[in-house]
Amino acid sequence: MEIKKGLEDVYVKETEITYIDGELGRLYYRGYSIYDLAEFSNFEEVSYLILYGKLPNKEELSWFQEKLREERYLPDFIVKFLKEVRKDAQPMDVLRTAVSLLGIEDSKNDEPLDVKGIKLISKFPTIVANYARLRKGLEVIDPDPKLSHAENFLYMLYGNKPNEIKAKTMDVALILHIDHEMNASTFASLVVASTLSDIYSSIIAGISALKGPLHGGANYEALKMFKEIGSPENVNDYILNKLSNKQRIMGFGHRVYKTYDPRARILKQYAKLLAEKEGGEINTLYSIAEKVEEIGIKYLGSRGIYPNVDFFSSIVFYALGFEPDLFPAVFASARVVGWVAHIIEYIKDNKIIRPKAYYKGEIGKKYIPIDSR
Ligand SMILES: CC(=O)SCCNC(=O)CCNC(=O)[C@H](O)C(C)(C)COP(=O)(O)OP(=O)(O)OC[C@H]1O[C@@H](n2cnc3c(N)ncnc32)[C@H](O)[C@@H]1OP(=O)(O)O
Ligand SMILES: O=C([O-])CC(=O)C(=O)O
Repeated sequence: MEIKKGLEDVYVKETEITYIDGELGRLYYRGYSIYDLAEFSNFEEVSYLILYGKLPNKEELSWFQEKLREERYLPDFIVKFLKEVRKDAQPMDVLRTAVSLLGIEDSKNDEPLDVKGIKLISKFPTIVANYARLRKGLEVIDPDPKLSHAENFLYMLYGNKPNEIKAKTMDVALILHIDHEMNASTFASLVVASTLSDIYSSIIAGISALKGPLHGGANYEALKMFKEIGSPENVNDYILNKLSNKQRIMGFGHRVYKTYDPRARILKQYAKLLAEKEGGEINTLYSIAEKVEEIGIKYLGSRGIYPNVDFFSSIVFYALGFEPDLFPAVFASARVVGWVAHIIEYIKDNKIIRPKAYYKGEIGKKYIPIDSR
């Protein structure tokens, strides 16, 4: 009996959403190279592309932008929850619970999945930014309908419109996190969707899986590691020590990429740009990250272990003003697009996901009453 541990290399569905070439380090959304989308497009357009399968024309894009803008607001009971929940909660737990509350409120609503999806895509940043402020005792900032999705996310976080570089960096970072084929969180959301449960429950499964440090939680771990290292001179000893103790370098390694993750290449450029502009701590952390990249590739590259998306996104998110424990929730705010698109694609030709477990225990044991055991 061959068991594919971790379902490695097992195909669970056909898709027209995302293609990854893990040997050459290439990534395509609906056939378009991630490099072109990051350079020329924007979050709204790429989200439309992922959800509806084609680049929007002007009318379609303005309809989509308008829908997203309208849905940015949170119902009062969610804001109340964000105010009352403990201030030291993990942001991913807060996001998961807020989505659950939204699901209860929406449970009688039979709108199509894409419409419900748009609501979620739009509300995720508001939940994250509101909690980020409320836990510090600050007032929430209402969304600004004049701003793009990426600009508005940063605006709700710190109260002023981000400059052009930060706005573009945020936009690119969101695009790069939108989808990644059959990753653990997307699969988790499909398992739930395949039972014909509701979209909120499916998305909560995605959030729950993304939270883990082997998946979307690795960006937070990577930044903690850079801080712990403290200075580029300490990198070599730190990495050698980790590897000799069989510990992992967070932000390195990937199930599909056996070479450099293309998203890490793009994010590195933005991390460098922000480090140069911001200086200080960001610059130090960037120098440490560059050194970890060099030493990590020296020891792990021959085994196909390279920086992944979470490596430089950690510096980018930090430079954009997010506290480290918020990073996975920022990631989720983009990945929700992919979850929704995969759910819609899967449900069209649904089959409940129910693999098997190979039984290794004994059978036919004689039941012994408790007094005789
Ligand atoms: C958005 C994302 O989810 S991207 C991934 C984010 N996760 C991380 O950055 C966490 C660190 N990386 C990892 O743990 C892994 O590379 C994963 C989880 C991403 C992929 O895991 P898998 O494909 O199952 O590979 P697996 O865990 O079997 O590792 C294969 C070998 O490479 C080693 N390895 C993998 N990643 C690393 C790493 N980051 N540092 C050191 N060694 C590593 C493993 O120890 C293992 O060695 P062994 O064969 O001697 O036991
Ligand atoms: O694809 C994966 O296994 C992990 C993931 O979500 C990503 O890299 O964005």
